[in-house]
Order: sequence, then structure tokens, then C-alpha cells
Amino acid sequence: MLTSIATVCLSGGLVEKLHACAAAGFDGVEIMDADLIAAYESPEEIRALCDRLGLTIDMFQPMRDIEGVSDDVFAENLRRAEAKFDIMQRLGTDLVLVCSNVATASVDDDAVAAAQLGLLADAAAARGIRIAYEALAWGRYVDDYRHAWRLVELADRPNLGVCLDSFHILSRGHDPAAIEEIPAEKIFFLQLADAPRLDMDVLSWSRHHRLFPGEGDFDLTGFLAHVQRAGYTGPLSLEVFNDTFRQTDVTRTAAHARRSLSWLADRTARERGTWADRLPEPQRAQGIDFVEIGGGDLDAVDRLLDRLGFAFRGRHRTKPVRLWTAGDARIILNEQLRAERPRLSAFGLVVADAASAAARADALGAPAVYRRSYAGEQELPAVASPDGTEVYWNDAPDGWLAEFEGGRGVESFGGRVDHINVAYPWQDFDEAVLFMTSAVGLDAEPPADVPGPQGLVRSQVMRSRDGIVRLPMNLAPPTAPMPSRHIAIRTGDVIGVARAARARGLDFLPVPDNYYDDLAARFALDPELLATLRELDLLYDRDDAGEFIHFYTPTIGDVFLEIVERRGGYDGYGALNAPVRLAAQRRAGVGA
Ligand SMILES: O=C(O)c1ccc(O)c(O)c1
Ligand SMILES: [Mg+2]
Repeated sequence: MLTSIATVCLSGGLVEKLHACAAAGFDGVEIMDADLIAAYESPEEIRALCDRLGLTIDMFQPMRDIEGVSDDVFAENLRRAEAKFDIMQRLGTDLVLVCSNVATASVDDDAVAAAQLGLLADAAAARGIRIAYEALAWGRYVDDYRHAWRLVELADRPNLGVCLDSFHILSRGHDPAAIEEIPAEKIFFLQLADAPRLDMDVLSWSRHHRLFPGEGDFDLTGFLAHVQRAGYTGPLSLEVFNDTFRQTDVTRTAAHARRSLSWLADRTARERGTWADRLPEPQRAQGIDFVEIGGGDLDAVDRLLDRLGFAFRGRHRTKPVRLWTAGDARIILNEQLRAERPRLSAFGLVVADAASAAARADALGAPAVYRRSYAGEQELPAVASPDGTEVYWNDAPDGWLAEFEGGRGVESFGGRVDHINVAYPWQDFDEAVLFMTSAVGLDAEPPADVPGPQGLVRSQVMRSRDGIVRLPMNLAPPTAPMPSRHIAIRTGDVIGVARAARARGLDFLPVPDNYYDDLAARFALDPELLATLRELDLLYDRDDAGEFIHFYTPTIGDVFLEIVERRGGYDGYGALNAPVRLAAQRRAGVGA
């Protein structure tokens, strides 16, 4: 597989972009005209740099508003094109992207447009240059790749072909199946972008909201399978116009971009049986092995877990690490991590083959992490996720339990981890979605916005298909403090757990009275249940499938716990209660 990326995807100057593309392992680049214009290096210097970095310049782009014009406008367009052909020869690249005319087209006649493309191709041929014609989704007369292909066929020049761009095709709902009718040698270039389904004008959607493959809603494996069946063997190139990626760290974003192509090739091979670029087998998570809270001093977390009704299962034989459990939920407290404040530092997943899971994450460019361990102790392979939270894999899940000694043998309530709620700053969110999809094997649910006291918090649940692993991810508004992460424990009797915890002296996150008045208005609740909810600071939700009752502990450092009970088939997270929780936490000084 050859990989490429348009320089428009990245932040910084052209030279920085090229260094980042090479470091991320791309084979080539599409150089955006605007990036070259703003650079102080000459085309010859850029060419030499690409040579040195081992990058091919796969395409120069874009050339705009060429065809479908009057004769005098066309004469001027040819002059403009010749000047850019000069630049291309100095860059040493032989392929130029010509976008369908959006601005100056005045002649809606295929014969005229094809004749002009033919003349442009002839001028290019004299210099050994090839033209890739692309239908922009908002082109004046040509906005469909099938139309672009008809014009290319009509013009009939050996150095004129099409550029296919998944965004323009899929955003308009055009059937990509007809790609297979285009001869392979006429598909000069392939640009890939994903995008969320948005109800907005297609130009703004394209210029601001494109995403790397695996981060949006497009069926890119289906799209790529058509391209493959057409016989295309050129580079898979990313062309992602996105406001966030144009601001984020260039090296990190280039690596993130490269990961998206590895994921796409692997997923296409598995789903469609076409591309051969497979990564190690994805491992389905069968359960949550543990969740770890790290920090320099975790005594307050010990007290919290004790009062909540967790059982102390002992200290690690060789490390400053302690284990608390409630039924199948295992929480590890790790004072080896020198974070100032307690935080959610890691979680472990149970899989059939931990080494394969780690090899896959490694192939996707995730950095491996290691913990000190001694002979006889179970070693778990792990990588760092984009926010630094470590993900461990375990295929012998009870292996490490015996490393803990001196537990008190106290009974806990019956529980298991229901979900782990993580949070990302705005610039890392899409990268996190791709990481959780590609390296951890979770699927993205449709996102939702939760109104918080300092802006909308975007919430996106990543989960295993069977719902055993659920990872709601929150995106903080840019100017708000990062939302704390939390661990939610599911139990069959949240009221009993709450009562016992209160009797042991646990503070709860206090819920305003107004909330209960609203509950009474929204649901015809049994007065006794309503009184219990009010008394114990419990939150409530209900849908057609069932009921949800839950409460939150105070936040310690950057982490807190939630105890939940799901009744019937309730499958959500009490989204309507999230604004109340966020407001209550702000009042309690969290994130201040
Ligand atoms: O938005 C644009 O102008 C633009 C330019 C070049 C492309 O390849 C493209 O897909 C869009
Ligand atoms: Mg394009």
C-alpha cells in the first residue's frame, strides 16, 4: 500500500509539514499550491527536501476554474496553467489536480468543457504532465464523479484522467459502484476523507468538518473496495480539511493521519476481502480486568472505597499498589505514579490474545508502556492512549490477583464495572475516537451534546458490540476545565449500596431539590421512591426499555465514582442528569 497526504491537512509551514509526513511514515505528499506560495524555500529546495526525506511529490494541487468557460476566459486560464506547469517542473512532479469549475463556468455544455480539458491536457503533455480532473461536490456544472469521467472519456487524451475524492462522492450520496466502470489507468489519483453526517451546505461541510478515515460516518471500506475492484494501485491519499487538525501539533497529527490509513486498509481487507494490508487480528474485549487510579497519595481514595462498600483485597507484594473490589469490579490504587492528584491512570481489558492486541496497537503506532515487574509476576502488555491513560490487555485475567496480600476478607456489595468515563481536550478528541476504534476494537455510538455550566460537553460513547466494555468519552469546551474522569460501578441494588455508604459516613455529591420537583413533573413516580431518591441524592432516568438509578461520589483529584443500577433493558447513561451533575460538581469546586 502506498500512502500519501495533502499538506492542507496539517498545521505549520510547508517544511515542518514535510518533516512530519516523513516521520509518520507516509510515502508521498500532495503539495497544496497555497502552502508552496507561503514558503520561502524555492520549488527546487522543496524538491530536494522531499528527496532527502524519502517523500515523493505525488500531486500538485489544486488548479481551479479551468473548463466550461468562454474562449477568451479559457485563453487566460491556459496562460495561468502554463505558469503553474513551470512550477511543477521545478518541483519535479508530473500530476496536477484540476477541480471542476465552481466560479467562472458559464457554458453548460459537455462538448465545450471536454474540448477545453483536452486542450489543457495537450499543453500539459508537451511537458510530460498529467491532469487529474476532480468533480467538487459544489461544482457549477460538474458535481458528480460520473460526470467528470464522461468529460475525461469525451476528451480522450492519454494524460487526462480522474481524481476520485471520497468526500465529494459520499457527501452527495452518489453511488460509488460506478467507480468500477472506470478503467484503472484512468483513475489518476485517490483522495480519502471521512466526515460526520451533518445537515449543512456541502462546501462548509467539506472545508471545515472532514475527518480522517474511521472518525466519521462514511462507509469508506465499501468505497475503497470499489476503487480496489476497479484495479487502482496508486497511493491512498488523505485530503482532510479540518479546523482542528490545522491547529494541532503537526507531528502528532501526521502520525494520527497515518494510523487512519492503516486502520482503513485493515478494515477493508477484513470486511470486503480486498486489500491485503492486514494488521494483527483485532481482539474483542471480553471484560474489564481492572481500572487503576494513580497518584502520589491515595489515602482519600482508600477511605472513599471503604465507605462505598468495596472490600480491601490487600497490598501488592513488591509495589506501592493496593487492590479494592466490589464483586467483579477491581480497582487498583497505584502510588508509584507520581501524579500530584489522583487520576484515572489505566484500565485493563480481558481478551483472548493479549500479545496480538498489543501487536496490533503497536502496528497502529500506539506507544508501548511498561511497568516494573519482578520474576513470577504477571506482565501485561500495554500502550498509552491519546490522553496518556494506559490500556492493558490480559488473556489470563486472574493471573495477577495472587500478587496481592493481606486483604481484610470483608464482603463487598455485588458489582462490576459498568463504564469508564474518560475526557479529552478538544484537539485530541477525534484522535481518541480513532484510537479506541482501531487499537481497542470499540465502536462509536452517535455523539450527543450535554449542556454543562461552562459550555456544551460533547459526549461520545465507545463500546464493544455486546456492551460489556463501555467508554463514554467527553470533549471539554475549549475554555472550560477538563471534566474529571470517572469509574461507574453497576450493582443490582443501588438504594441498598447508597444507604449503607451513607451509614458509613460517605459524602455524596449533593443534588438540588429542584431536580426532584422536575422528576416528579416528568415521571409519575411512586411517592415513596421519589422520597428515597431525594433522601439519598440519587438520580433517576427512565425510557421505554427500563429505569436507571445512580449517584456520584465527591471528586478526589481528577477522579470520582458513580454507582448505577440498570432496571429492565435501560441501556443509556442518564444523559438528562449530566447537566445537574456537572453543575453540582462545579458548585463543589471541581475543576476550579
Ligand atoms: O475545497 C476545495 O477547494 C478543494 C480543493 C481541492 C480538492 O481536492 C478538494 O477536494 C476540495
Ligand atoms: Mg479532493
